[in-house]
Amino acid sequence: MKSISLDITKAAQFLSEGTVKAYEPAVKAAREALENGSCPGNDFLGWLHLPSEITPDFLKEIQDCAEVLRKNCEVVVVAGIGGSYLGARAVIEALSNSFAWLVNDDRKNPNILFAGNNIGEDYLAELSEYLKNKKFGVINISKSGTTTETALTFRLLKKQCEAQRGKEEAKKVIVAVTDACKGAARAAADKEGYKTFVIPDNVGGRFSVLTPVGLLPIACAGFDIEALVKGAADMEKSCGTDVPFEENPAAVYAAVRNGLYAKAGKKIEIMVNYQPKLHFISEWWKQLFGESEGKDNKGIFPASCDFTTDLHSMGQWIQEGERTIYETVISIEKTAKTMLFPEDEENLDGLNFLAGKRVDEVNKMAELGTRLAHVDGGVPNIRISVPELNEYYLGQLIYFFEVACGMSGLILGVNPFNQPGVEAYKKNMFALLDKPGYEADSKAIKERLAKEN
Ligand SMILES: O=P(O)(O)OC[C@H]1O[C@H](O)[C@H](O)[C@@H](O)[C@@H]1O
Repeated sequence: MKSISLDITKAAQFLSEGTVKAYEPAVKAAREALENGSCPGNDFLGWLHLPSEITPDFLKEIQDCAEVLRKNCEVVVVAGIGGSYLGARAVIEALSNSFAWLVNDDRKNPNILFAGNNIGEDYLAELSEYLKNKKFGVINISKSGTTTETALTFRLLKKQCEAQRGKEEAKKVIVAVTDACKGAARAAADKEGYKTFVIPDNVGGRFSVLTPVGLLPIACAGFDIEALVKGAADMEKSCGTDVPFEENPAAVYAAVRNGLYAKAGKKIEIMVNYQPKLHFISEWWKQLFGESEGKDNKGIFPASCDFTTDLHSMGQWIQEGERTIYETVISIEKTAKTMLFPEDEENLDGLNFLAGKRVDEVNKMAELGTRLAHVDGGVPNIRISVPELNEYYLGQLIYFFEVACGMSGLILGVNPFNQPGVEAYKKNMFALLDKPGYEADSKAIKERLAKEN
């Protein structure tokens, strides 16, 4: 089996010689701290050996549950936000036909929709309208079980599902993925008798895609979760404590990004793809690195672009704007389909020089040309090469980023496994909405607003 591979040559050239290698002791210490559980946030290390610890019986339980939903639903709505949605969406979109959702014929797989990740009234009203004549089910995903966006959406979906199917039938197609004992999602699931899966205490949301949080929706969409986990388990081996620095892709990635940040003033990492299906891989990656590293007034800002699309909007900034950025490109070596450019007698568009060539050849030349241009323009370039887009390599990619993120955050000197800053907006929102228990905050925020206006 092949493996994803990392090329940092076009990034290391922006650092003085030996800089990446000089991170070896720090990377080694970080990797060992993860292994021994001696790092900050050590109560959230359940993801580290998760791939190799997942049993076939557990995967079967997930697949069986997915089968019930697949048989009984035309649409499955996944309610979740942040780590409780991005991983599933990233994998499902990367593996799906881009236009499957438009196809009305006898579909093999239910349509997977995502909600509970915003508070858009129009979005929810339009979703409700769409679901009106559909046989739909719901996977309610929330580690805390109390996240407002998700809880609010779930209440709406539950009521609609019960109204359309009857309470007893609805129970068969509503599944909860949440904490073992606490939270509103757990309380509702226990009371109604929904099928549930537990999110382990020691796996934080953004590291949870290889738990039922990601695996159940991915299995519902018809994808091979066994292969996904196998890919992750193989990458777990490739990034183990016993692997030499240069051969451990996650160690090298963690080292080079810290080098670019600390020694070359590169404060922004742009995750780039050349396949629109990878858009949500970048979204998932942004949460993983953003919540893990952005604290104590430190951290690389994780951004993303979809190329070549965004070369026509962001390309100018990347080529000639402030030189505080570097790019990490996910490059898919082999496409799933083949499409050749046809010859045209009139050649009005002047494109006959491409006749007989694969579309992907043009894409690859765009990629190479962009890489050269951006490097010439002062943008370091890291390249992650993925043999092809399938479950196995996505599993590798996911684990590679997770373990690299853990190491990278520790090298930066932060606790990569908490997210205290996320509470600030929630506290204000609850105070403004007069949530019981927030009386003093409500009074204070209203007085402040009155003064400011
Ligand atoms: O799974 P939940 O508890 O609903 O949390 C969903 C998300 O929202 C929170 O505010 C956190 O910042 C995220 O790390 C988390 O993934």
